[in-house]
Amino acid sequence: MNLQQRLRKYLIMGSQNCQRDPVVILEEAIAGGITAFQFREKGPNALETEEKLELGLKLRQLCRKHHVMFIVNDDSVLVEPLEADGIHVGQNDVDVEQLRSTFPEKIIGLSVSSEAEVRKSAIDVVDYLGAGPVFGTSTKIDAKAPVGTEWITKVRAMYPNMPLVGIGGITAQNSRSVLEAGADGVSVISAVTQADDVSRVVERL
Ligand SMILES: Cc1ncc(COP(=O)(O)OP(=O)(O)O)c(N)n1
Ligand SMILES: Cc1ncsc1CCOP(=O)(O)O
Ligand SMILES: [Mg+2]
Repeated sequence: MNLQQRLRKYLIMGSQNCQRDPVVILEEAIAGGITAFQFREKGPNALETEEKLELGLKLRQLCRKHHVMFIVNDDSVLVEPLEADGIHVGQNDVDVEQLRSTFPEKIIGLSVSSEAEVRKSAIDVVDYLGAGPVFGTSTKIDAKAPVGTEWITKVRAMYPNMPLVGIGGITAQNSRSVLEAGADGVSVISAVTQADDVSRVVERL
C-alpha cells in the first residue's frame, strides 16, 4: 500500500474523545477497516505524561498487530518511544523543516487551511497534507472556520500528486464529497469515536 492508500480511512483519537475504552474503540475501528491512526491526546480531559505514554503504547501495539499506520499528533517527544511511523503537525506546532532534520525517515503530515498557510509552509519536506476543517466541527475548540470541499479541490489543483486528506466534520454521509473533491482519504474523530456501531461507520466512510 502506498501512502495515498494508507490515508484512505484515517481515524484520529485520544481518550478525551471516547466514552468507552479507547483500546476497544480502536479494535472496532480496525475491524471496520481503518488504514491509519493518529494518537491525538489533547484538549480538556486529555491524559498527560506517563498515562499518555501508557495509552499510546497500547494503541501503538494494536496498530502494529494489524498493520495500521500509526501517527503521533504534535508531540515529537513521543515519536521514538511509541515507534511511530510519523507525526502530524499544524501551523503553530514544531516547524516541519526542523522535524524533517530530526526524523529523516518518518512520515510528516502538515495541516493547511488557506492559501496563505500554504505559501508560508515548506510543503516540499512533508509527506502528506491535512486540509480543513472541511465542515463545521465541535471536536477541536480552536478550529478555524470551515473551508468547504472547495479547499480540497484547490489544494489538489496546487499539488496534483501530494497525498491529501480532508478533516473536520466528516461523516459517513458526507465523506464521498470529500473524496470526490480530490482527497485521497478522510480523517475523522467524532463520527467514529461517538458511533454506536464503530466498525459499521468505518465501513461506510
Ligand atoms: C490529518 C490531520 N489534519 C489536520 C489536523 C489538525 O492539526 P493541527 O492544526 O495541528 O491541530 P491539532 O490536531 O494539533 O489540534 C490533524 N490533527 N490531523
Ligand atoms: C483535529 C482537527 N483539525 C481540524 S478539524 C479537527 C477536528 C476533527 O474532528 P471531527 O471529525 O470530530 O470533526
Ligand atoms: Mg497540532
